[in-house]
Amino acid sequence: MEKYAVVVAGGSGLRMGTTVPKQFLELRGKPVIWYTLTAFLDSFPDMQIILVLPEQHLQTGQQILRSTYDPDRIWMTVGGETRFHSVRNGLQHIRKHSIVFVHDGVRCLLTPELIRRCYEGAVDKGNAIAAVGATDSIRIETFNGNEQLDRNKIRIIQTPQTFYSDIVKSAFEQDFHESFTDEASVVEKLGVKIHLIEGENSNIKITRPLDLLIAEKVLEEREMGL
Ligand SMILES: Nc1ccn([C@@H]2O[C@H](COP(=O)(O)OP(=O)(O)OP(=O)(O)O)[C@@H](O)[C@H]2O)c(=O)n1
Ligand SMILES: C[C@](O)(CO)[C@H](O)COP(=O)(O)O
Repeated sequence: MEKYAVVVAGGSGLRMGTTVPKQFLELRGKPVIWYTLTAFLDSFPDMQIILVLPEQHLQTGQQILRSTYDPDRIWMTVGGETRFHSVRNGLQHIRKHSIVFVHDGVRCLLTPELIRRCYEGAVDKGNAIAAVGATDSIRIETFNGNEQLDRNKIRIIQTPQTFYSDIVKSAFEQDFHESFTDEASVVEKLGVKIHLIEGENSNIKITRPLDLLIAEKVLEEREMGL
C-alpha cells in the first residue's frame, strides 16, 4: 500500500512568541521540522512526504528539504488560514489509494516505530490515532463549578493520525467547523469509528519555549543512546 505523510507546518507559532515560526527554530543544530521529516523518511523506504508550509517560508523549506538524506521523497505545498485548511491543502496532492498519515510538523520527537505502529493499526482497523494516558488529575467545569473525571478513561490525542486516503479526503470536503481540532474529529463527523493506538510521551507538540528545552534534552539523551 502506498504511504503518504501530510506534515503540516504552515502555522505562525504565536504562543512561542518568536519572529521565526517555531518549526524553523534550531534544536541541536537542525531545524525542528528536519527531525520530523527524518523520522518519516526513516519509517518506511517508500514513505512519501507532503510538507505544508507558510507561503513566505517556501524557500527556507526548500533548503531544509535538501538537507535531508532523501529530498526526492518530499514535496512542498502552501498552508491555509487554519490547521484544518493546511491539512486540506496537503491532502489535495494525494491522488492514489494509499495510507495517509497527518502529522504536526512541530511534533518533531516522534519515532519511526510510532509511525510503523500507526500504519499497522490503520491497515487493520481503517484508522489509527496516536494517544497517551493522562498523568494529572482531571476536572471538568460544570454549571455549578467543576467535577472530577476518571483520568483512567482520558486519552490525550497526538499525531500521527492515520487513515485510508479515500476516507480522510472525503472527510475534508466538509466545511470547516471550530470543533475540528484534529483529523479524528473531522472523520468522526462522517460517522466513522475512531481507533486509538498507544502514542509516545515524548511526542510533545512544541508550543511554548519550555517545550524547546524538553526537546533539546530528549534529543541529547537519544544521541547518547540513553
Ligand atoms: N494555519 C495553520 C496552523 C497550524 N499549522 C500547523 O499545525 C501544527 C500544530 O499547530 P500549532 O501548534 O497550533 O501551531 P501554530 O498555529 O503555529 O501555533 P500557535 O497556535 O501558537 O500560533 C503546527 O505544526 C503548525 O505549523 C498549519 O499547518 N497551518
Ligand atoms: C492535532 C493536535 O496536535 C492533537 O493533539 C492538536 O489538536 C493541535 O492543536 P492546535 O490548536 O493546532 O495547537
